[in-house]
Amino acid sequence: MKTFLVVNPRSAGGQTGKRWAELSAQVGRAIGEFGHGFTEGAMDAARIARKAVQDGYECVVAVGGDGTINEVVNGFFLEGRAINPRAALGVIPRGTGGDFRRAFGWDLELDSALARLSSGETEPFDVGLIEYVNHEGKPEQRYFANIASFGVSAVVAHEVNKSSKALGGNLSFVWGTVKGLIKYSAPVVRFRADAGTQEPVSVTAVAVANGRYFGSGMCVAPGALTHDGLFNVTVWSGYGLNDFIFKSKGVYSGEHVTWKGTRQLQCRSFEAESEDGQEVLIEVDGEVPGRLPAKMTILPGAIRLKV
Ligand SMILES: Nc1ncnc2c1ncn2[C@@H]1O[C@H](COP(=O)(O)OP(=O)(O)OP(=O)(O)O)[C@@H](O)[C@H]1O
Repeated sequence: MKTFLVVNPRSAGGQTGKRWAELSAQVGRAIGEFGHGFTEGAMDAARIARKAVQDGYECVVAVGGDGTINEVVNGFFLEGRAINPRAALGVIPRGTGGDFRRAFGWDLELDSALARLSSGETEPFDVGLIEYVNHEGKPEQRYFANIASFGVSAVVAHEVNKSSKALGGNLSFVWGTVKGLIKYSAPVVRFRADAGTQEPVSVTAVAVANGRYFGSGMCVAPGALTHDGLFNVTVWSGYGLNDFIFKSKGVYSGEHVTWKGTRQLQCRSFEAESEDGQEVLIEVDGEVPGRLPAKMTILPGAIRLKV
């Protein structure tokens, strides 16, 4: 498989760039010749990945964290369709959050990633598309690999992204969650799954999930599969700071699905808008690109994934 690596040199605290000579030699020994490009800033990974797919690379590998994976997935698409539906996404995880890789049980070891890249095995991979309103009030869309969410999760992601992540992935999210919950006032959101009826719900957070984890290890959608053609939606209502402090273990383990304030559903499309006029931020694979109203649509098996 002709392989191209999209490398975020700043990932893993800058170690990816600093240790590139060593890393690339190891990659070469495992998979033979490969192309590569370094990212320089926001959405650069999407541009580089898109060019690689257009140039006929059959496997494009994100070398970085969840943000890089998201951008690379965006690069597989042009004008609303996959450039090459047989092209495969590969991942060499180097991030701080690591929520994408957790759904597959992948660790941070380079050897494990190289074993996947050299195996030749791929599986269908569903991609999410979210249409939303950006911070300038303009309609925008973006593909996502893992989870799009709104409510307190987006407030937390916003807090975490503002911080330097100096506390480390997990602690940054715990601290961001505490700060987010203190200032959060639950909006009433009207949502519709597929062609169902619209319902107003008071929202702590809603996760529209392809993968299972967000917030640096919270198992928000334990039943989600990236190849079943469906979103698993988790709706959290009525939770506050006390719940997070006293019951947080259940959020990380997935046990929260049995709690009174958690509701789960499956669908192919999901629409939501603020009912009470509050601004409701959205989070897409860890970034906070805008706010509701939003519509998420699953694109079943739109590309392939190296496993
Ligand atoms: N050369 C660069 N210099 C600075 N920032 C960069 C560069 N290349 C990419 N970026 C930024 O890095 C972000 C992606 O980071 P990435 O996801 O790889 O690592 P992370 O944030 O440590 O991991 P995670 O998202 O898993 O927490 C993107 O928002 C992108 O704008």
